Order: sequence, then C-alpha cells, then structure tokens
Amino acid sequence: MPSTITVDLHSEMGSLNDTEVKYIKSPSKDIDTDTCLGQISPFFNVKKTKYGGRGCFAISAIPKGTVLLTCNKPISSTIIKPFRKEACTRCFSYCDGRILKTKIQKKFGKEIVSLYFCSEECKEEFTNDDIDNLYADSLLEIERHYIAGLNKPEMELKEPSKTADLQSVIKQEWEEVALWEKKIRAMKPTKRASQIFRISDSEYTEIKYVIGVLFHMYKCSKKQVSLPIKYINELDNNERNQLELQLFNILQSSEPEKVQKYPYLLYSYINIYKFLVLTTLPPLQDLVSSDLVRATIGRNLSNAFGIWSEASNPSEEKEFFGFGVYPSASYFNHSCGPNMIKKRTKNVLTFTTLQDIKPDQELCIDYGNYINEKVEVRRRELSEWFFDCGCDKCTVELQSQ
Ligand SMILES: C[S@@+](CC[C@H](N)C(=O)[O-])C[C@H]1O[C@@H](n2cnc3c(N)ncnc32)[C@H](O)[C@@H]1O
Repeated sequence: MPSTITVDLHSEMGSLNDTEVKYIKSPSKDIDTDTCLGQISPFFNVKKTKYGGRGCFAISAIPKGTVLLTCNKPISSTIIKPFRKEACTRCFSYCDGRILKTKIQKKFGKEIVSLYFCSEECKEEFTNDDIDNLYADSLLEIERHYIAGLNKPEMELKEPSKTADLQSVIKQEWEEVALWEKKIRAMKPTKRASQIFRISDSEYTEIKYVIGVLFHMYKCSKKQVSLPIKYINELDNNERNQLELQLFNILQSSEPEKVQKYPYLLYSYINIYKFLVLTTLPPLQDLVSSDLVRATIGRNLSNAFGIWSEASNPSEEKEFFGFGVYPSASYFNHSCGPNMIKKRTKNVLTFTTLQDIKPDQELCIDYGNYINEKVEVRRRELSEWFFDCGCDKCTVELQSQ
C-alpha cells in the first residue's frame, strides 16, 4: 500500500530542467515531493504562499487566454444517488434528466444492478481503463448493498457528547473500530456478509469515491512504471496515472478539521470504513485500512471539484451531480479576484488565464460563486473549505474596514 507522505510546506520548488530526464525508482515510496510537483506544468511552480500552504506561481510572463493545465480525467469521481441513472459514470454527461440507456449490469439473485453511461464509447473507455472488471464489479457491489440496505433499519445518528474531549472520543472510537475489524476479519464470509448495514446517501457517494481511489492505487501497483521526469502532458497513460497518484498522496487532508467542525461525521466516517471492510472485493480489500480511508476522505474535502450541470442561462440553478478529484489541479488556491478560470468539458478540466500574468504572480481560481459578495459573506462561505481567505482582495478589504 502506498505510504502517506508528510509534505514539507516550507520547501521551495526549483524549476524543472525538462531536457534532463531522470527516473523515480520507487513510484509510491520515497517519492520526491518537489520533483512531482514540478512535473505538473511548464508554466508554474508549486511553492509556499505568504498566507500558508502551497500555491501555483507563474515561472514567467503568461498572456491572457493561455491554457496552463488540462486534466484528462479524475483519479476518482462519484455521482450522487439521485443522478446515478442520469449522469454518465465516466464523463458526467447529463441529457435533460433522461435515464441513460447504455449500462453495465450484473444480476445478484433477483436484483439487477447497473452502472449508467451516456454512450457505448464511454462504456468502452470505462471498460478499457478497468482491470478484469474489478472497478465495475466493485461499484456494482456498492449499488447492490446500498439497495439491499434500504430494507434494513436506518442507522441511529450518533453524536459525541458536547462536554466530552473530542480528540479522546475520536481516538477511542477508532480503537473500537480496530477491535471490531479484528472480529469481522476472523468471521466466515457468510457471517461477515450478515453484518452489512444500511448506509446513508452521502455515505454511498463517499464510498464510491473511495473505491475509485483504491482501484487507481491497485492499478498503479499492477502497472508499475519508472516515472520519467517530464511534464504531465508529456507522459503516457500509465505514467500519468502514477504521477496523479503521487500528487494525490501529498494532497492535504481536512478530515480532522471536518470532524472538529461537525463531530457527528466521526460516526459517518466510521460507517464508511466499516462498510468498506465488509463489502470491498478481494484485490482492493488488501488496501482497506482506516488510515488510508480517512486520508482519502480528507483529501476529497479540501481538494475535490464539484461536478455541476451546465446552466443554459445565468438565472438557471445548477444541479450538483457529484465530485471528482484531479490531484494535478489541486494546487491552485482560491482568490476572490481570480486570474484563472476552470472549465469542465465532460470529465476534462482546463485551466486558462483570465488576464496577462506577471512572473511569480500566484495563479488562482474561484472556488465558489461568492466573489461578488461582501467580504464577510465570502469569508463565511469559504470557511466550509477550512481556511480564512488570504487573497489580496480580502486582505485589502479587511484592512479598510
Ligand atoms: C485545493 S487546496 C489548494 C492547495 C493547498 N494550498 C495546498 O497546500 O495543498 C485547497 C486548500 O488550500 C488552502 N487555500 C486555498 N485558497 C486559499 C486562500 N485564498 N487563502 C488561504 N488558504 C487557501 C486552504 O487550506 C484550502 O483548503
């Protein structure tokens, strides 16, 4: 299992000499953080910002309208339950609420469960990316148990007591999970299957995302390549997958902050983990550990890109279909006066400059839709991402108050 790497936020990236091709021997262990961050784009370096954490800084002047990064597909994505039949599993295409006709199906007893695609091409691309149908079967397994769970009692919503020391509760609850897991792993498969419980819709969404990440990790372990030090857009598919995984492993995780803010989520994350222990298919089951699952959830919280419908006019409300994690695009910080724009075309994200950029200027996107709001509103909305906005616009507006 790939180790989680501690990120040194204080290290400054040097620019990459792309004529010199070096090789990373061990793709997941002992990785050089600076090297893989330097492989994202020839246009920018990832280095420390003045307000904390890392950000992307232009290496030289860049004209307005330049595409700085194209991300072809997410490391993992997930469609929420209400749209699972209407938004394509692979490319998120949505056809005015019509149920998609192209499916991968599997029969479990009398129940047929399906994954939905917008076209035969998308289904084929999904299958070509799979290994022995493992990803499809894993997602179908989740569908099957999710649907079967609807006949079981809803899980009681627990919440840590307001007076308890939350850190001790978290530690103790996960220790109890470890004891539970020991018992479960010693059970016969039929007895273990009888322990599968009902999950909530949000747990279902998160579990599909975690399975996608586990599958990506499994795939990289099966197709290990020596990763040349080239920019991501110069790499072949396997190398690109490997680099995206390395970039994923060094993303920041906000699981502790999220549980601190919403303590009831502790029990939801425990449900997600237990469900994965009980239902994950054998090759991916080897990857299921509480540390990895918690870090995977935590990386989604501060790095995922929401997948929204395209509104045909500005007054139309956009629908939220789910989210995708694109590690190479996760180093752009937010600004309330962004100089970059993100565009999604199916499952491809492109990042383009909105203005001429000066050397060493930070490249930022807009994380939400609040940039025209007052500074107080922006700060409140952005607190969902667990940060106080340090962009120039907020700094100036706060100083003039
Ligand atoms: C997608 S990540 C961006 C990369 C991140 N800075 C890093 O070092 O990995 C989002 C996180 O970056 C930080 N961040 C992004 N925009 C920021 C801003 N305008 N001010 C302060 N922190 C910001 C927050 O911690 C946020 O949760």
